[in-house]
Amino acid sequence: MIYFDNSATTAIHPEVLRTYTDVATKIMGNPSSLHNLGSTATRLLEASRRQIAELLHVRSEEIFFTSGGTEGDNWVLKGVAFEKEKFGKHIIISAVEHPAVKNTAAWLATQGFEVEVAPVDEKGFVKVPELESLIREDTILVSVMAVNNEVGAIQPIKEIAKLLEDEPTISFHIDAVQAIGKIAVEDFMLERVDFATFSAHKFHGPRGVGFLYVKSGKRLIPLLHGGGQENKKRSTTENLAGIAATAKALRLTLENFEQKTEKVRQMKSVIFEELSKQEKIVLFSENEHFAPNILTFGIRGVRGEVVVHAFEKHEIYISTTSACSSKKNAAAGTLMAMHVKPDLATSAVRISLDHTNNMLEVEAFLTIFRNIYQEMLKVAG
Ligand SMILES: Cc1ncc(COP(=O)(O)O)c(C=O)c1O
Repeated sequence: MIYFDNSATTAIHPEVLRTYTDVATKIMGNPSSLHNLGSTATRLLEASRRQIAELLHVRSEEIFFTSGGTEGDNWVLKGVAFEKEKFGKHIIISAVEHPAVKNTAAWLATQGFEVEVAPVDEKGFVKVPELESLIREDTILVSVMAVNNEVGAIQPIKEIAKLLEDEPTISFHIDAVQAIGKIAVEDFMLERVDFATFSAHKFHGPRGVGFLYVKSGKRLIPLLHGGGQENKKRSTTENLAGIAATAKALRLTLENFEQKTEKVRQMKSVIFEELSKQEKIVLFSENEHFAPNILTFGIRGVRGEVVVHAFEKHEIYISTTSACSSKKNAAAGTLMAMHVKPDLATSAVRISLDHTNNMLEVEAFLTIFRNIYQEMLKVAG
């Protein structure tokens, strides 16, 4: 099997799994309990939080555990909206956000908030001057992802942060789900960022666990009310095994970060080179300014799912741009926002690599690709 769908989810790292099972079986206390089993659980919970905070160069109190990227995005959008509605009801998101942001914003629009969408250029990068022109007196939140999940465009977070330096009342949220472990932490965890969303299963951690960075002093109405866990911001008994495993996964991911990303970059550029020689191939990702792991392309005249299934027959797993859109048979939202023509957009498939892949897999992929491409040319005419 060759697994090139690492932006959809990654395999849990064996050491991470070991941490998970160790904690789940040996640390039985609830962190809220008064007895010493509770204190042991609390110590592990706080050690995990501290480790994540250190790796991100932020403070422990700024990390809140969640159930993943979707919850983190929902929490920021709804939490900021209802926290700040007395000051304004205007929210700006980019045109290429994940449904966790896009659909939450759409729901907020049904609750009396006004959502405006900052467009992207033909490569998928947010147009900063256009975003700037949307800013108003009553804007309370700007939400832009750091790395796009469908084509891998690295968004101009630094420029947006700079722009927002003059707008201290606007909260700035980044969805960093596809950024962590792919681009340097310093490139997106900027001083001006108020909230950042993370999800463990994208970096070899367990599914259903994530964390949110909330800058000190920034207020967020809770989504979950109850027993007051997570500093009264997110009630429910903590998923301690998942949290400890997430901290381990993050440490392992950021270990030898440069070597790993270089390896991934080289694999991507070998595939890129080969694909760019083919007449009927359209490339939606590039090497510069794009995540090193994501390469999205299409074979003109051939629907993406046909290509995905053709590879699947050889036990090679890729996807139609995002796990969310693939089953709906819909063209990728990002490509539509880039004004790619619908028939071309529906041809798109995404390869998403990982440092656990290797050049032998790349070569095997390319051998199969050449055969599939020749077959598809006959279909496409
Ligand atoms: C950019 C982005 N944001 C949010 C999510 C949702 O994360 P989760 O699956 O942890 O809910 C994803 C997952 O695909 C994503 O790619």
